[in-house]
Amino acid sequence: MAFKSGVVSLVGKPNVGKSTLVNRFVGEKIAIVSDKVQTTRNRIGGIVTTEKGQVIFYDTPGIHKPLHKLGWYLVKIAVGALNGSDLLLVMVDYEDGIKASDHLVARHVNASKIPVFLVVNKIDIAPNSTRATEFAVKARELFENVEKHFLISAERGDGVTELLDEIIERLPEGPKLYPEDVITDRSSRFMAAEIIREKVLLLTKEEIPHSTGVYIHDFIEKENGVLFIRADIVVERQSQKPIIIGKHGSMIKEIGMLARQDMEYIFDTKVYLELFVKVRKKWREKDNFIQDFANLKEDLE
Ligand SMILES: Nc1nc2c(ncn2[C@@H]2O[C@H](COP(=O)(O)OP(=O)(O)OP(=O)(O)O)[C@@H](O)[C@H]2O)c(=O)[nH]1
Repeated sequence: MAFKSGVVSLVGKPNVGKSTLVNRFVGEKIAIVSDKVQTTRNRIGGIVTTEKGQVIFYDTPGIHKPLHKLGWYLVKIAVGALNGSDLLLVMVDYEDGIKASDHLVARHVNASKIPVFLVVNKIDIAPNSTRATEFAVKARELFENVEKHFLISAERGDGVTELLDEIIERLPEGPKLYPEDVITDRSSRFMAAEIIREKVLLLTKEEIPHSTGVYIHDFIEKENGVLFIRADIVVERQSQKPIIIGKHGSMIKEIGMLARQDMEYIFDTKVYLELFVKVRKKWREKDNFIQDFANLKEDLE
């Protein structure tokens, strides 16, 4: 059978499980996952290659009503990502139900006219498959171009292999666009920044909001193979700085340690990580800061 290839965008409201699903598909941790909304700021190309085909996944930031300027950029990227996709995986959340935010997603998806696979995620919460199917039928009414629906649990992996098979089947015939061992087209620098930001969100819980940005100053591969990374964690308020530093530096040490462990695993080399905390008032309102600190540069070009 002919080899298939194409671009598939994941769309859905914040927190529906898009990053978790891309990570499942790719089998390695590339998109960051947290239980806070709007974790994913960039389009992340996760690339899956099988014998039958190659899929380039775009994990878009959740579509939502923008509350501030950064929010506006996020929606712009999410909507922009739809164009140029061969297929959309539109995700809805069994646990959260159908909300106004799903209607907003539907508006963008329906306007795009791109074929849709509807994915009902978090069915591990459903009491039985009948209830999950009923939910899928209700959700289908929102979207115009649904070809099929799937019931999955991205977290447990239920239904994910079948979904991947059907996605590849649905793609047009085409060549391998990337070598097999490439799992993401994102720069390592970007991944380093996202890993650090993930640890900040993970360890500081609700105290540090999404206003946190990470800026990578140095990303240098030394002759002995050690990767030297120097980065700033950027917060908006002076009061947030001591939270990130922690008592006697305990918090930033922990952030650095966990981030370093993930980086060493992903980059497969020893990492030396230096972290600093900077306060930049209202950086989210200033375009140049947004591009630097939210690592959005490539998406806005
Ligand atoms: N019970 C359950 N929880 C899940 C499942 N998939 C994802 N989650 C949880 O849902 C939350 C959000 O997951 P993410 O993958 O970060 O969601 P996202 O859609 O990428 O979120 P944004 O980047 O904010 O748009 C996390 O706490 C996940 O652990 C699932 O199949 N079942």
